[in-house]
Amino acid sequence: MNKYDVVVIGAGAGGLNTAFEAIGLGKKVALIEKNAPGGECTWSGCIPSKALINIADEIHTAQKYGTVNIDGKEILNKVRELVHTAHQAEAVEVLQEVGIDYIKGYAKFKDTNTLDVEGKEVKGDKIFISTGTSALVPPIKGLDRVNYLTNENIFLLKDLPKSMIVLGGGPIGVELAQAFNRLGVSVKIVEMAETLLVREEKEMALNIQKTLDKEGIEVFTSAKGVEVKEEESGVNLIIDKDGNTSVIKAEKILLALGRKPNLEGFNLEKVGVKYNKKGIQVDDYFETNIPNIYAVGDVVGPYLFSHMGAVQAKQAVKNAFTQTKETVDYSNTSWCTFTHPELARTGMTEEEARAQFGNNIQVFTHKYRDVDRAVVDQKTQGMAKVICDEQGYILGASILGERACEMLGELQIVKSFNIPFYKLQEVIHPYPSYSEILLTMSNDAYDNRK
Ligand SMILES: Cc1cc2nc3c(=O)[nH]c(=O)nc-3n(C[C@H](O)[C@H](O)[C@H](O)COP(=O)(O)OP(=O)(O)OC[C@H]3O[C@@H](n4cnc5c(N)ncnc54)[C@H](O)[C@@H]3O)c2cc1C
Ligand SMILES: NC(=O)c1ccc[n+]([C@@H]2O[C@H](COP(=O)([O-])OP(=O)(O)OC[C@H]3O[C@@H](n4cnc5c(N)ncnc54)[C@H](O)[C@@H]3O)[C@@H](O)[C@H]2O)c1
Repeated sequence: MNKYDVVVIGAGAGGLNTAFEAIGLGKKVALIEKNAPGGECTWSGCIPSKALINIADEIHTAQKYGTVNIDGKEILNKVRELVHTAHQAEAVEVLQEVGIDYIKGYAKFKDTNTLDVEGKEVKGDKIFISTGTSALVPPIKGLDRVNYLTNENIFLLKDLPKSMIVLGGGPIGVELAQAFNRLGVSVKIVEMAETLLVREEKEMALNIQKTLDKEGIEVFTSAKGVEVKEEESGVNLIIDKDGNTSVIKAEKILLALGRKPNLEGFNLEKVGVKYNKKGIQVDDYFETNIPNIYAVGDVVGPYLFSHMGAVQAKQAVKNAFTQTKETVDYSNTSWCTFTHPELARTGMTEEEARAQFGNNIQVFTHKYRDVDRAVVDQKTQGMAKVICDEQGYILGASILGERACEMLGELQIVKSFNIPFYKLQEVIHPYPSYSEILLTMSNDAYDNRK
């Protein structure tokens, strides 16, 4: 029998970071994973999607200057090659080198300190669950008889389809719809909410929607996919828009309808770990209702991002083994949707800030078209918005445009360390750079300070 200080279930972003943190504290660690290490991010999420998006962007730019021959097979092979390259950083040998015992297999609880991994017993003083999520497949009529795509099989395609319906206009749907369309796939996107990317600043989500429309994607909003049928020629989706139904067709359909936590099959009930349909319930320090069983990452939520899994893992391990009792400040959560233009976000939207603070907020905006760097780069689409409280501290910010994701980092420092936004204008920024956008808004905040 193998006995460890820490046993981790799942080697995705949450589990890997948990294992590395615990090794850093000198603990004896086992990491159990049914597949290769890396989880969704490496194999069917961030990495393949960003690889595809970047290739699609390069092709889109090149097409401004001439005709480009698109070889779907080669592009998809390249994406898989890049996935394997990224995977090297978390390969089994790398884990073993730092002292993590990697155990390949499916883990099931036997009791609160013991797991069964396909017949082998593994014991841990503390157990960390990080089993992630799977694509949500709702009970849409006919779906069970259709060969649909999800993030789990789309990157395994041998060639690009001619056409594709993307059902769901959240980040997965929108990022992949744009990338596939830029690679020559004729894409239709169906979203039941009023806009795509419904959680984002409305004007920015609409700006992206307009871009997709201009690039040739048929966007159906306030339209619910209600029935699917597969024929020899492809898939028919029946959509319901304001009570009127119509049919749209394509060779393939991609489901991007949200996620479902992986809670079943490993005896959570047997050991009494509490969960609900959103995921495993933990306290502020990531401990479940069962002492010494912790959970982190997507299976906990509330934000399903690789970087959030990493942040939670760090806190959970520190809380479990040191006197520290720290929790994650979710008001500083940031993310980026990798459309073109990119949409980066931290904290509240203007609407959320107004709902909480009424008119006692300050809103600063600046357009990319008024920035020299954007003008010379011909990247003038987009804007940034920073929302501050009355004292000038950032409540939230969104940036839509070139390099938005990298620029958000600067605002994240100011926000996370509680520095008033107007202080940023004291920092020397190089010219010509996109960060002039932040500098200009900070100057406005300085003029507006109380
Ligand atoms: C298309 C797409 C694009 C995305 N893009 C981004 C992005 O750009 N940026 C970002 O931050 N996030 C992105 N995400 C989200 C990101 O992938 C997830 O937040 C992240 O991978 C979650 O990590 P995790 O460790 O919680 O779960 P997972 O990565 O899902 O890992 C869970 C692991 O547990 C294993 N497992 C489950 N049950 C058991 C068991 N009983 N025994 C053994 N092993 C088990 C699974 O095999 C899996 O490897 C994207 C997601 C998708 C689908
Ligand atoms: N760049 C990134 O960081 C990134 C990229 C992709 C995914 N992710 C993570 O993955 C998570 C899941 O993304 P997602 O896009 O699958 O989920 P989501 O929940 O954000 O979006 C799903 C969308 O599908 C719509 N929908 C549901 N049923 C429908 C129906 N029958 N017809 C039409 N529309 C319907 C919903 O209204 C919703 O807008 C995200 O919350 C995010 O955390 C992150």
